[in-house]
Amino acid sequence: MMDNLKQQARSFIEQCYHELGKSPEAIASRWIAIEEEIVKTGSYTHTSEELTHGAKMAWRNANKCIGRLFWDSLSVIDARDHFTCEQVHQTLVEHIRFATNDGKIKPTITIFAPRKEGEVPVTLYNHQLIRYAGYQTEKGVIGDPHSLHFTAYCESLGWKGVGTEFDLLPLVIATAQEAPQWFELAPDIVKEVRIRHAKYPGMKDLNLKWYAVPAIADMLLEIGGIEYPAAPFNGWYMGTEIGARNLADEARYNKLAAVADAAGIERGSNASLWKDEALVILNQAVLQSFQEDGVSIVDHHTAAHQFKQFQKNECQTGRPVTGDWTWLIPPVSPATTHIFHEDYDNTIVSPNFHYK
Ligand code: HEM
Ligand SMILES: N/C(=N/c1cccc(CO[C@@H]2CCNC2)c1)c1cccs1
Repeated sequence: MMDNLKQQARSFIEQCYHELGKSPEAIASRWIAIEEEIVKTGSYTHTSEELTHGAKMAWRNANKCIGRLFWDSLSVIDARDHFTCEQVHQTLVEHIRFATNDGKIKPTITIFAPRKEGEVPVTLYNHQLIRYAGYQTEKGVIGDPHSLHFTAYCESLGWKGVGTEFDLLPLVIATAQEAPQWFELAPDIVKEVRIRHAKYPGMKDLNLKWYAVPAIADMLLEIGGIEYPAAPFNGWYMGTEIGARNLADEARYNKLAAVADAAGIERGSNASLWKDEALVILNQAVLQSFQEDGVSIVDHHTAAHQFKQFQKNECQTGRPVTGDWTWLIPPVSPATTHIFHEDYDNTIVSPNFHYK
């Protein structure tokens, strides 16, 4: 066990310090200090520099991520000394404000204290920092069906939603000393975009909207053998995530028929490809609406071009690119991107993000 941590720590420090242009002497003396700390305490503590670069490396190694070109520009917030629910709540609100940046979204990660001797200092129960509730009613589901379970859990803690299709879920936080507590997100810190289409005025009457900042809160960040179970991270959306999945899937908001009707598209036969027409219209609407409101978003063609540039950069730097083809291809027109026509090595390298 100890030796495994030593090996993970050693290979991390070697690669991290090499990338940061540090001297062999610096690497050697840092390694001696780490080895001593592991022998004495069974673990070791990252410097701010190691934490920052390690988090960037984890993004660079995220096989399912098409957005990795910008890995080195990640903003890293070190919150390893925040241990109460109230402190964590304030830090998460600050993360959302900083990352939203009035629409010019900054990819950001906040890193809370690592697991130590099996104890978890901070636990976040949300899948994403910002997400809509889902309610089971006799007339079917209202809101996001993906949130049914978590919404019920929030209600069991005493939270009460209004009952609209787009109720913001509360933050649910627990610490080693405190049981789970819920915190309502003030509506003014959550930027949202109303979905409309320049060519189809009927679209706005569907009253569709989506939040600006996707922020994953339920993954574990591993760096050099140290596990950070609470490390919420955000980027900006690729339009298809909202237009081809969140609002389109039958098991999500299931809006394609409504979009087709609003756009005056006959829903006669499958062969009319009415679903495909509605899908393109909805994805155009998402991109137009975000862009008009000055909120960062990327279309899947541009995202694929950026990923191609990422592959070139990594090749230039002599680092192998790993990737998960099944996730890297976009859900709309995948074969129009280079990704579809390439193979990717899905090896998991460290540092990285993991499901818990
Ligand atoms: C900056 C803009 C970014 C874009 C456009 C982007 C795009 C995406 C997309 C489209 C996915 C697939 C999601 C899905 O199909 O549900 C994804 C997955 C992922 N991204 Fe990125 N990403 C960005 C930034 C980031 C950042 C900042 C991080 C972490 C620091 C990150 C880490 C990941 C990880 C770990 C996954 C896989 C999630 C899972 O396994 O469920 N991405 N990204
Ligand atoms: N644009 C994004 N999209 C996602 C990135 C990672 C995960 C997800 C959501 O994944 C869910 C679990 C599997 N599909 C939906 C979405 C980002 C979120 C945080 C940083 S960038």
